[in-house]
Amino acid sequence: MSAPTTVRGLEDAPTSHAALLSWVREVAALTTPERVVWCDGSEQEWTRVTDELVDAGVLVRLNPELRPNSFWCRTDPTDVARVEERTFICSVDEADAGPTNNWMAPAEMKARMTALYRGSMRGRTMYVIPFCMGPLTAESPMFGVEITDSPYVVASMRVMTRMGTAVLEKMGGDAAFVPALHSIGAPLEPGEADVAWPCNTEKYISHFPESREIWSYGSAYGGNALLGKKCFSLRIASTMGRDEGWLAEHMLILKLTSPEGATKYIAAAFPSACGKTNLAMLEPTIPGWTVETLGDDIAWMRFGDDGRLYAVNPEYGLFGVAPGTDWKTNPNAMRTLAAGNSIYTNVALTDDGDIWWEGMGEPPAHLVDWKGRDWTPGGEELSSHPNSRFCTPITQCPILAPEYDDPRGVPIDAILFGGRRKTTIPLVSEARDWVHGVFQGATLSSETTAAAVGQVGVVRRDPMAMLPFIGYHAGDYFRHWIEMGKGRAGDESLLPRVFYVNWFRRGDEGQFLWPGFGENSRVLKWVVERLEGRGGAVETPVGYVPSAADLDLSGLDVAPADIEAALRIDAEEWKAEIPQITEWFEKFGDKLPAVLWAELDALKARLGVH
Ligand SMILES: Nc1nc2c(ncn2[C@@H]2O[C@H](COP(=O)(O)OP(=O)(O)OP(=O)(O)O)[C@@H](O)[C@H]2O)c(=O)[nH]1
Ligand SMILES: O=C([O-])CC(=O)C(=O)O
Ligand SMILES: [Mn+2]
Repeated sequence: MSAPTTVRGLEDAPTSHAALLSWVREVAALTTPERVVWCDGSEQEWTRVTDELVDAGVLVRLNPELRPNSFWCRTDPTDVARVEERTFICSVDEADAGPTNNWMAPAEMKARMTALYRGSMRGRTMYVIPFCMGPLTAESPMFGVEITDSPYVVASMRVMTRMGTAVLEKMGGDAAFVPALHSIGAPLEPGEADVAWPCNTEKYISHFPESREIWSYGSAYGGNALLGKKCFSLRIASTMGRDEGWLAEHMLILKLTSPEGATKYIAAAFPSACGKTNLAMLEPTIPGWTVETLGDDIAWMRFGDDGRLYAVNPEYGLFGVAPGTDWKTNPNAMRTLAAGNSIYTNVALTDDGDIWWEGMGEPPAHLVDWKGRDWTPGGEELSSHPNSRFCTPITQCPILAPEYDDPRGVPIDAILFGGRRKTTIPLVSEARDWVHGVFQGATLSSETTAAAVGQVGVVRRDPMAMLPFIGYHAGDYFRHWIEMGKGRAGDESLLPRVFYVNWFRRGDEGQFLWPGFGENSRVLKWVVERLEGRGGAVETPVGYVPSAADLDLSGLDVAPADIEAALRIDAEEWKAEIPQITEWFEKFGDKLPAVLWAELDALKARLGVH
């Protein structure tokens, strides 16, 4: 295909990368934008794009004294979360997508989406965003290029990724990259007025794992549109990890230092809106302990030459759940945001040009809500969408660990799996060994949240918190985890130890039994004590669980009965899980590693179930 010469910006591309140039020309010819802009990632570009978005009414500039260089954004009320029903893994062979993904044949998906992309950028600017997931100084930097017709995506990608000229230069003339095509699917006819949040009711979030391509259409929201995040760093990267012997996981990474100065690195996988950002930025309530942040959502983990598993955060920003974020729950997020340079999507606007959301103390007397309407306290409706988000540079985090930019990553001592369960799952348990840890991860369950479109509060299995993000057959993914445990050095003692946590267990009155947030440092302390061979625990059918006496509860104002209830293993509740786990495992047929069936049998035996 040759590009129409009328497309401005196509002839003076700032790269000689032939494959990139021909892809950009091909997309321009298909989508017929008014002009093409190559993003350089500069401050001036941010200012130009955000100014344009303010002029267009997409962004509102917040009060610079309160929120410097920061913006309020409202989306279309139908475009507020990831769309799992419209997310596809288009592997060549249907069996490779497995029972947990939607599948369509690549040729059929490409034919459908090509028809949708034809002319889809008419009247708009097509932006080319060269980006790199993880440090640019990596031995093999993980390049991507997103083409998008959404300036909101451009501004957000500048926060969330390392992007622009430095990336393009590093790519040189022939580096491999993941092409990530995004269109909101809202062409503008000459003279037609734009709406504040153009998108399309028809949406596709498609992944082509063999050719490592991403095609997204119809949504401009979060994980549907910022294609470096879930699409590249989890779905495509998980298939790369399967092929190359590493792991791409939905995990935060934190550094924990004891009063004695001993340092541990912990990675934790919780489903969307289940506490990763909060744990990653935790302010310990126990004296002398410190937490530093490395990442809040994604970890890429590979073995080092010493046989240990090293984790890198591929992202450069935080795309965090707004509601519930407050000086009391997550002061470090509040400090990060106070530094400015942030975009707030679907929260409420105060009369003095600040933002507000549920959980941020007392509401002001008047707000403009996320739908643009006047809002006063006491009504039925929330001021902010439950999946409203802040998008802010990770470099502004006051407790950012200096190692976050180290391409080698940090050696992981412990992996936590966690979910949001009202019952059954204790505050914390330790796996008996790696395979048991993989079993805990593979059977992880959680109540659904507003982070994805659909019903909220339904318990579903969410293996390793990756259910919507595994880019291939989940049975093969479990096998890959088991294989990884064999380690490079063949020494299990080098592997991270595995723990399973639940901050969300409820009491009879529906109250959270455990206070959570900064108090979770007490659980982390116990984890460290276990790693060091000191912490006490009771061996239960589901793993090693601390008794209340094994946890440091000094100064904690919680009824002892609630602590007991948070730690309790109720055999009847666990017996009720067995048929659900069995049904879950049966989905994977002979792809389910036999050792996981053996783990289930062992659990049944320990529970006395036959
Ligand atoms: N009760 C309780 N709520 C918590 C805790 N940690 C986080 N939350 C709440 O859970 C919600 C989601 O927390 P986040 O830390 O943003 O979750 P996340 O896993 O980073 O979510 P994604 O960004 O969607 O992946 C917020 O409303 C938090 O206030 C906790 O320890 N206890
Ligand atoms: O991807 C998104 O839209 C936001 C996010 O982090 C998640 O849902 O886990
Ligand atoms: Mn998060």
